[in-house]
Amino acid sequence: MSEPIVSLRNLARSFEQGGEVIEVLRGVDLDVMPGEIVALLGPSGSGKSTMLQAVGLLEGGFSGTIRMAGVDASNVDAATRTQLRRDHLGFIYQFHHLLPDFTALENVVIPQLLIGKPRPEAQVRASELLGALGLEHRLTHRPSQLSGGEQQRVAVARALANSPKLVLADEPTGNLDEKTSDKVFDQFLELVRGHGSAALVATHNERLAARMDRVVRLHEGHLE
Ligand SMILES: Nc1ncnc2c1ncn2[C@@H]1O[C@H](COP(=O)(O)OP(=O)(O)OP(=O)(O)O)[C@@H](O)[C@H]1O
Repeated sequence: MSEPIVSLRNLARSFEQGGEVIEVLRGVDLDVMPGEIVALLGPSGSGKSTMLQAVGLLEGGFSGTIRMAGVDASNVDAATRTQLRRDHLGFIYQFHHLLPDFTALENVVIPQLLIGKPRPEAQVRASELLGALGLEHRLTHRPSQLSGGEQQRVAVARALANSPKLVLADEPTGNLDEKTSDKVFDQFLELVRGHGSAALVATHNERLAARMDRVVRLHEGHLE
């Protein structure tokens, strides 16, 4: 049996606000296996985004352990965290976070240049990904010239550009209407499965969750 792409043990996080301590995560255990697509369900405020931030190695302040592709990522320096993120992770947020002054194509090219891929190769890859998402006619558009669904598709292409082992998605279609959300989500699942990437997808949406390989639920700081 292969090892998990990410493994969480006793992950905990609390925040202090106005003298009060809120324990958001109280000892979360989770293994995500290579290629597995896991839905992270939970009501608003249950800690889904907090958990994704931990797995994304974006924030400190957590206790417990996070192993990524066999490496203990819990207490590493910022440079190692950045390296682990670049080597293994792709991110998709509810709002696309695309670079506003760059075209759709460039938004997918840039993350590849950051890991040292030659530009011509990066451009071919970006065109292929955007083409697979039905955006071949939108390559030179800037984000403000795209619809919400198109913007999220560019964000999907960007997240997959470096063929991450794990895609972290926080309500990836949460700002779209139901029909567009279903369509973009289908394309997202197809591409992630086609790449053999694993994914951890935070959502409120039971219908979308049912389309994934496994559903875990955050409840009172624990996973059910
Ligand atoms: N930086 C912070 N400082 C204080 N409290 C925080 C901070 N970040 C998150 N919280 C609190 O932690 C709890 C969990 O927030 P989180 O955003 O992880 O929930 P969520 O499940 O992703 O919610 P939603 O579905 O609404 O996005 C909330 O009560 C929130 O107010």
